[in-house]
This record gives sequence, structure tokens and C-alpha cells, in this order.
Amino acid sequence: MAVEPLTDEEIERGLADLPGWSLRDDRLVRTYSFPGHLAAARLVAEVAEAQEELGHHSDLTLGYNKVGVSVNTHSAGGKVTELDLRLARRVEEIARVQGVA
Ligand SMILES: C[C@H](O)[C@H](O)[C@H]1CNC2=NC(N)=NC(=O)C2=N1
Repeated sequence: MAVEPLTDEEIERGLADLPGWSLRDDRLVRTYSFPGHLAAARLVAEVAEAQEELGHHSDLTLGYNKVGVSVNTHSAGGKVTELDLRLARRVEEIARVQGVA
């Protein structure tokens, strides 16, 4: 799917509904904290499934009790697009259900 990079204003508007997320180096990023390692790994597993459904994939970093999510759109030259906002919203839903957002 051809997607256009969002303007800074469009990104700011999107981030207004995504507390905890921010724009860093042309990527939407957020870190989640967990009570332990397996809880963190569960988020990674569920987000990976959602990413396959969406056909859009973030870089996920699994630490001991933290998960880092970082995403932009490779096919838009590594810029932030609507696909990244859509993925971030989906990750937030999953994290909310798991009690960490
Ligand atoms: C063919 C497949 O849909 C593409 O390669 C998808 C896969 N996941 C992707 N993920 C991200 N973050 N950016 C992309 O451009 C992208 N492209």
C-alpha cells in the first residue's frame, strides 16, 4: 500500500490520543513497564500477532521488565504515516487489556 508521510501537525494530532507515545527521530515510540519478564514477553507475543494481521511491524525490544515499541513506515522512506498511528492505537488497546496502559 502506498502511503504518504504525515505532516508534523498530523502526527501531533494523532499523538494527542496516544498518551505515553512520542515522536523521536521520525519514529513513534513508547516504553511499557511490567511487574516481571513473562508479562513483558506476553505483550510482545500479542503485539506480534496484531502486526501480522495489520501487515505492519514495529521494532520491539524485550528487556527484563520493559518493552520498547518503535515504528515508522519503511515504504514511506522511514517516515511516520497513518499506518504507524493505527499500529500504535492497536498496541495501546492490547496494553490496556493487559493492564499496563
Ligand atoms: C509486503 C509487506 O506488507 C510490507 O513489506 C510491509 C511489512 N511491514 C512493514 N512494517 C513497517 N513498519 N513498514 C513497512 O513499510 C512495512 N511493510
